[in-house]
Amino acid sequence: MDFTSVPLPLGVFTIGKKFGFEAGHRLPGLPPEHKCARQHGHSYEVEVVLTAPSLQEPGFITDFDALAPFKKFLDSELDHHNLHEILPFEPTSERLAQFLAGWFIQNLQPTISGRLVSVLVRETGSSWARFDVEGQ
Ligand SMILES: Nc1nc2c(c(=O)[nH]1)N=C([C@H](O)[C@H](O)COP(=O)(O)OP(=O)(O)OP(=O)(O)O)CN2
Ligand SMILES: [Zn+2]
Repeated sequence: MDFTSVPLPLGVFTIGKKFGFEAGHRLPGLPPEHKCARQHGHSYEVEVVLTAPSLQEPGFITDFDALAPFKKFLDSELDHHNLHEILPFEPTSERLAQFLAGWFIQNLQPTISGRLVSVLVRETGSSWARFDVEGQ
């Protein structure tokens, strides 16, 4: 079969990459009887999603490897920390996703092609929060 005859549709490209870190937290803003007001820990999963209307050679939005500084940031600053002790906000998944999007936009976005669309933070197998970036 001649695959050169397959039409390439118009559209946008999207990639995602997952990262992980282990951390403890509590949510002191919750009533004391709430289980999450107590100190506990999560194996956090973080997924960043990037989009672009066109590709860079050899056909990437951006090389997954170019996202390594984000992993380095998670490993050096958040991994095996108590999040409520180091972050200037109540460390819910929602606020963490917004914060990580902000760090990515400030520190990594200028050095890569593609635009950050969202950051998803998973605390447990059944719960997650996503921050969708607007206005870039
Ligand atoms: N909207 C949010 N709700 C809750 C958050 C959060 O970040 N955003 N965080 C917590 C706790 O930190 C913790 O993650 C508990 O989550 P939960 O899904 O309740 O965890 P469990 O494993 O205990 O859930 P079960 O499915 O009931 O076993 C709480 N809420
Ligand atoms: Zn928790």
